Amino acid sequence: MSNEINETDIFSSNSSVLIRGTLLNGKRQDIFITEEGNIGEISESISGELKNEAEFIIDGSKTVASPGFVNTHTHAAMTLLRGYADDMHLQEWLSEKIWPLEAHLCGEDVYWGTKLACIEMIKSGTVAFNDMYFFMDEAAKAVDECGMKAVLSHGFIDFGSEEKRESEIKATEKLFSDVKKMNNQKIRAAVGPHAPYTVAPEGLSWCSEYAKENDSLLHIHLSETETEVKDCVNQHGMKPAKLLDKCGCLSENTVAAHCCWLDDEECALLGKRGVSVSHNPVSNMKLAVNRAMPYQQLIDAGANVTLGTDGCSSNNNLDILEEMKTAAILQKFFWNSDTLLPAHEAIKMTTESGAKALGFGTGKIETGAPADIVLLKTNISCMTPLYNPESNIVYACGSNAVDTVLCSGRVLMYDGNIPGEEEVYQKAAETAFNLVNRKENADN
Ligand SMILES: C[C@H]1O[C@@H](n2cnc3c(N)ncnc32)[C@H](O)[C@@H]1O
Ligand SMILES: [Zn+2]
Repeated sequence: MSNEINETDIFSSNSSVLIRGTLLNGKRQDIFITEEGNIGEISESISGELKNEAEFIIDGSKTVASPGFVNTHTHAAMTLLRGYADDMHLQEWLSEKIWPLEAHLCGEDVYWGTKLACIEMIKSGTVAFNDMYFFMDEAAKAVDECGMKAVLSHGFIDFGSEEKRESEIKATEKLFSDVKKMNNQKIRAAVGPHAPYTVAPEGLSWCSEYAKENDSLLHIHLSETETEVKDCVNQHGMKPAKLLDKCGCLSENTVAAHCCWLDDEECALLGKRGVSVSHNPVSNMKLAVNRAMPYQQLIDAGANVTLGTDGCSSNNNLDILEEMKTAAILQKFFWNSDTLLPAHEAIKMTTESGAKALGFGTGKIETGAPADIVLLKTNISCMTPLYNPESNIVYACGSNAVDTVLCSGRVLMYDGNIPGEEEVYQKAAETAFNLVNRKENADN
């Protein structure tokens, strides 16, 4: 049997793959991946039967292997809004530009926007993400086709209206039933109350109950700005984390994005409840939220700290490598500590901690684990010299260093190529153009 690479076939699912001679934890290793998509064996030289069994052999001799990266906070289809509204104050940006345009979104927009997002995420080595947006059945279809792992939630916003709450409940229930019907182990539904300032306590309580009943994640924005914290104290007599706790929204199944303005007591509460926090440094800096997530306090309190890009309207890309570097340097800069968030911890946030937050395995390359693997080129300037691959990945490399990406054994990108990219760029550009036109026609 020939196991030379044929570029069309390598992207088909359910093939066994042998990666030869990649640098893994400081050693040259072969990695055998089973048809089921799990890591069957890791050793210095795989030969004999397993070698013959492999349908494809990938030459890893000019690569370093990392566990696949996990992006724990996105609004994937917002790729279509990239560059639509920049350089604005957060509340005005949302209420005057983003929400009015989102009011005209349709399912097709979300499908092509999510396809574009998946390509962009795969290009920087992302295998799994946590998404909150609208028309999520279409997002699920896009993710299914791209072969990534995702947790999908409908952005639940009731603004205190009972009628709106009822329709958000229906949308959430529909997403759970749509995802169940897909029967794709890599895609899960979650509950997505947008934030304590857009969802009334009744809505928050419904969300926490529904998440518990369905054993799902609860994905929410928390304490992104100082204004939001002050408003919450004025309206509810307590800070946002306390309010969420009162509504049952803080648990090991919670992923809370941003968390910039948490005080020490709130960090302790999140730690005690075992919450996962998604740090979104690029978005926070662009929207000038004026405080960096208290990384060390959250770690010390026992919270699971992870990394996310947020949407393409506040980032404006989904490059997780760029996000790792920004996290590591923002923490040092803001908290005035040159030892804070070292490269090794930035990688851990983006692999092990991210995988734990979303319930997608251990985020490690080990026998028996799903084969979520990124191969990064070593014959490239940003990997030269290679004293410490983690340092190069976090501080030096851009996504042009990413060569090959596997998600549960399925090859999503090989040698820098993802099948069907060109069509997605064209369709996404068309769809974005039509969306803005629809809004302008309706406004006039
Ligand atoms: C799911 C909802 O979240 C909104 N959204 C996108 N980025 C942010 C942010 N940084 N803060 C709050 N909401 C945001 C989307 O525009 C959508 O309306
Ligand atoms: Zn967000």
